[in-house]
Amino acid sequence: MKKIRAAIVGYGNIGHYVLDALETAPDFEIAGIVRRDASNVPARLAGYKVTTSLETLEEVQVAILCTPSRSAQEYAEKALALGINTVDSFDIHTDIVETRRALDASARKHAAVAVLSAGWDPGTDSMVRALLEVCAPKGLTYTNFGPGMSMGHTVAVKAIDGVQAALSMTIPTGTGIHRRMVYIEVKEGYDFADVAAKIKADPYFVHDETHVMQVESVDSLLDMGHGVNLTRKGVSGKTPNQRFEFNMSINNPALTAQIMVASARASLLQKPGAYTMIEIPLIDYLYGEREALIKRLV
Ligand SMILES: NC(=O)C1=CN([C@@H]2O[C@H](COP(=O)(O)OP(=O)(O)OC[C@H]3O[C@@H](n4cnc5c(N)ncnc54)[C@H](OP(=O)(O)O)[C@@H]3O)[C@@H](O)[C@H]2O)C=CC1
Ligand SMILES: N[C@@H](CCCC(=O)C(=O)O)C(=O)O
Repeated sequence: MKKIRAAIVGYGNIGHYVLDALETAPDFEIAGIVRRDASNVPARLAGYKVTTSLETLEEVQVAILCTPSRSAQEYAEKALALGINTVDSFDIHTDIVETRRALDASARKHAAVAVLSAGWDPGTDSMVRALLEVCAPKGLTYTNFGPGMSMGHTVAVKAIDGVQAALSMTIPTGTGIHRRMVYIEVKEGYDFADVAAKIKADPYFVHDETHVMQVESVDSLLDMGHGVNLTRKGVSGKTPNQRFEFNMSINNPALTAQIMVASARASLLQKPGAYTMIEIPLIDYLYGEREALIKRLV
């Protein structure tokens, strides 16, 4: 079997777990890891090519973008221009349609495939929300996260001037509403109140109740567990009060990484263009022979 050659772009939390997931997948091999600085290679990456540019890696078919959501499009455009498929977990929900449109144009131009927003939310939760609308087209879905660590919110805080280290916890308050509890270490010479005001004004936080706390050590608080309770109550045909519930309690980066690897596999089976997870046949994410999967799962 010819294996799929994948590159990991960005070696942070998600990048670490993508490495685990690729090493475990029977149908992948790792072409290399792309980092902003390739001079200091950690022991875990010994044996892999670590570089600062995708161009220097051989025969990459898909780049798994483990960079901050805010730079996902930029990294995707660069890879697509090389004819390399991309997978990202872009989680700025309000910008997904626009980003998909832009990546679709780039992907078609370079005969490549971009799978965007391929994490657990957006991502597999989006697939569950879609599935529940298949079951009950009329009704209400509530997505309640956590309590747990939001990687996207934490990354957004880390990028704010004056923040040394950060943790953003998502606290569900019911009916899809969340409180943000943000713990930060402040860099020397910065005023906590100024930094806290910048965090609260960031689009990731501006619509939610947000509390920012200064702490001695973010590391002593870190736990990458998260989860979701997703409910729908709706109507099938003319019959009301159909109730559905989906729950999970997970390690956030490990799950996100596994979903990205499955999406990388699926990207190889799509026509050029950009896709969110709900647009791709479910069977394309799975490793295995088609009829064997149908026999086991249908
Ligand atoms: N859709 C979903 O369900 C989920 C989405 N996510 C998304 O994944 C993203 C990454 O999360 P996480 O792995 O925790 O983030 P990290 O900060 O741990 O890692 C990001 C890595 O990207 C690289 N990088 C490239 N450009 C930049 C830049 N401008 N600033 C900082 N780092 C950069 C760095 O790697 P290097 O030093 O090697 O260059 C860095 O370590 C989040 O922004 C989040 O939105 C996360 C979880 C779930
Ligand atoms: N995109 C999230 C995963 C979904 C949970 C979430 O959106 C949140 O905690 O706000 C993340 O980056 O961790």
